[in-house]
Amino acid sequence: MPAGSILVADDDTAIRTVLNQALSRAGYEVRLTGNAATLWRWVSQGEGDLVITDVVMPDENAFDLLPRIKKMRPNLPVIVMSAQNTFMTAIRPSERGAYEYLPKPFDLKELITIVGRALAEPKERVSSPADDGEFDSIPLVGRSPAMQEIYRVLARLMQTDLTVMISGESGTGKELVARALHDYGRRRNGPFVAVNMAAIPRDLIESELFGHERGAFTGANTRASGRFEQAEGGTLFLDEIGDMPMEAQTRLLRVLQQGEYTTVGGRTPIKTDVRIVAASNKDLRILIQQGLFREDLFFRLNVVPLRVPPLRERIEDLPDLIRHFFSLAEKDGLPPKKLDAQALERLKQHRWPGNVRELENLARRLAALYPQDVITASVIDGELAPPAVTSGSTATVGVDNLGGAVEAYLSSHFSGFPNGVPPPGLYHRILKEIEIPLLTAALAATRGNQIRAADLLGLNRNTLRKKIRDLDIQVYRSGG
Ligand SMILES: Nc1ncnc2c1ncn2[C@@H]1O[C@H](COP(=O)(O)OP(=O)(O)OP(=O)(O)O)[C@@H](O)[C@H]1O
Repeated sequence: MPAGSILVADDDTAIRTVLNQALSRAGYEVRLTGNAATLWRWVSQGEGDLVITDVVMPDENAFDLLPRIKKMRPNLPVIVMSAQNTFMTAIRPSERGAYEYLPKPFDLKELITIVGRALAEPKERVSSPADDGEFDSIPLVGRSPAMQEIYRVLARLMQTDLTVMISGESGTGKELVARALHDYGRRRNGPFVAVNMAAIPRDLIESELFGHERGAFTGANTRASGRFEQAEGGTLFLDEIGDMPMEAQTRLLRVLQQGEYTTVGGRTPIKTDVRIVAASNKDLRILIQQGLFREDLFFRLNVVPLRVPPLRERIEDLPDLIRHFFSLAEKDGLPPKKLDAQALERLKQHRWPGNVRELENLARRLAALYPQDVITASVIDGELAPPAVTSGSTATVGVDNLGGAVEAYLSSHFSGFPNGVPPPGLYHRILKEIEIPLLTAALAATRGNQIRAADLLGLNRNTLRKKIRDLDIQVYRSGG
């Protein structure tokens, strides 16, 4: 008795041969075809326990075929393979009821595992297709293996309400990933509400999130709704969650444990149905060690961890990304732009501390400020030149060298403690000592342009604005 019968459709003979061998060896009965019409005939005749199909076939693509298959046989698991590896090829199969999406080339062992799992699962759990909506927006660009992995996780998460914790440096696209989770998930008809913890004064965060009652604050004479209420039935994106004060963390934990909260100043618990997606560019485990973040909250949030890697770790995405940003600029009425090969090479050599946001801003500047259609390496060199910054002394520190300067500073401060353990409170003191000159330097280098300074620092603009305010940093003004 074979373990099950599998229908394989791919117009590439080599792939059919490989799949045939691997699946037969694993004990399955296999039927092979190179076109959609034959696959459809088999499916409509009730054959096969599982389908493995490529997206592109000579007569019809699998995206068009999938809804028909799922309508006729909702419980037949369909695994979709594709070599295109874009966000859409990953998301669309799940949208249309595919069991799993596999980017080519894939690992045969993994395929066999997925097939086994699909056949073993109770049939009710096999996802059903969502409405037939076409999506024309392509939110996430990039085909690097790292991005493909993200697309696959997103595709799996689409039919769930699981809490997701997105980590990654500033500007890597965490918010965009959170939006994609919402827009392509089953809450897409509900609201998406984003709150950045770093952008709200700490003592107002609780009332911002949970709302407050009349008179809870002197002067405030209204009952204000909180972000939880606004996100009801949808998704609440909590950005820079590491900046959430302890009291607010306790309230959030209660929401995650009990599905209810109270407003500030209120007593009656309010039931809530909100999917939480959190993000952080800090390592929360370090904040836990420092007693700044609740460990129990971390575990509640970290149900599905998703790491968005920095741009320098997926630099192969850069050409797609810059093309995407140039075309967005074109839609805004700016003239079309291209990069010559050397210009592209220069961009690939850059470290991108501000990640995709920095690249996006550069693309906009190039589109807006340079008359020529083709951007050359010398233009890029001018744009990316590390600004020389004069510090208090006569020494000049390029922004690229700041890491070294900070390291030197740290080693001079951390040596000589008994057992190498620094006294309590040192961390904050050092942070302050470093932060003020660092932010001042970045602002001076960009002539007070906070957007560019935030890019240089790899910081969110709102975070920078808040830090400037909190640390009382003097903002450079030309001529002033
Ligand atoms: N893969 C991508 N494809 C297209 N655009 C992207 C991609 N990643 C990021 N972007 C764009 O880059 C900018 C920064 O992304 P986003 O705000 O999502 O980053 P973030 O990680 O949330 O940043 P922060 O931590 O500073 O809040 C946005 O304008 C976003 O649209």
